[in-house]
Amino acid sequence: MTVQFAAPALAAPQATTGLILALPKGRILKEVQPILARAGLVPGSDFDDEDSRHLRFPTNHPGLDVVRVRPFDVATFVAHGGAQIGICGADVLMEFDYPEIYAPLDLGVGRCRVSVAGPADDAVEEEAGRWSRVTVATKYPGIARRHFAARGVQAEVVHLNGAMELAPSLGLARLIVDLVQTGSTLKANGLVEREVIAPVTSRLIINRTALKTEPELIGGWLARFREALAA
Ligand SMILES: Nc1ncnc2c1ncn2[C@@H]1O[C@H](COP(=O)(O)OP(=O)(O)OP(=O)(O)O)[C@@H](O)[C@H]1O
Ligand SMILES: O=P(O)(O)OC[C@H]1O[C@H](OP(=O)(O)OP(=O)(O)O)[C@H](O)[C@@H]1O
Repeated sequence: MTVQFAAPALAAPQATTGLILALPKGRILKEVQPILARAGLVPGSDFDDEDSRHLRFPTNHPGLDVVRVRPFDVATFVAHGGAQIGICGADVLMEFDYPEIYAPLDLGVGRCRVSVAGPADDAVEEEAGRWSRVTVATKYPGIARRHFAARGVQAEVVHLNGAMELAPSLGLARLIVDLVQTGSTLKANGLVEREVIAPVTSRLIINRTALKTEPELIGGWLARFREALAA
């Protein structure tokens, strides 16, 4: 099958050794696919088939394969050098804070925020300023601990991987730290946003060592992504 795409002005970087781009499966991938296409990158094979058991896919560039991994794992694959380039949310970067990762490009997709939320009960908010300890349910233990520590509050973290919004009503924790976009999930579960910790968008990330050893190749891809965003 011949794949058509608008070729950016920049020449395709030529790989001497293969590069791996780690992409997050799920919601970001859908938003990122038009950017990949504008960068002239077309994953082949059965990449679009969510039922496929393949994890690594060739692309229209022989020197670049993509791997499809869980959003939280993109940063870990790139930090460990298993993938040289990746795309993940700023929330994931904040959580792990890997020194090996360079995040030069904001892709402007996956826009939301990481926030503290709690029961829609004013009394709780009034008390909050006086707490020295708090229980927090979250999939972001690092962000939560650092956020509360900076306010002199010790956070006792209950680590969940989803449905954090259930935690206050079921007695697991008083507060949650989670992503908020429209606020409808909080509202549907009787919670209110109390404090925005940080805004979130998805970033192009690069392994710093790989950038030193393959500056032209990886720099070429960075330029293609920059052009794709400007297009
Ligand atoms: N409601 C949202 N609005 C916008 N962006 C979001 C939203 N929720 C998550 N994101 C962004 O998308 C990324 C992936 O979230 P997603 O919910 O697809 O995966 P996940 O639930 O972390 O993955 P897994 O299936 O491995 O548990 C997040 O790290 C964040 O950057
Ligand atoms: O403010 P909102 O627009 O309601 O979005 C926020 C919700 O989006 C994310 O969950 P997601 O839908 O990705 O489900 P998950 O819990 O499986 O990660 C996040 O964990 C919130 O629950």
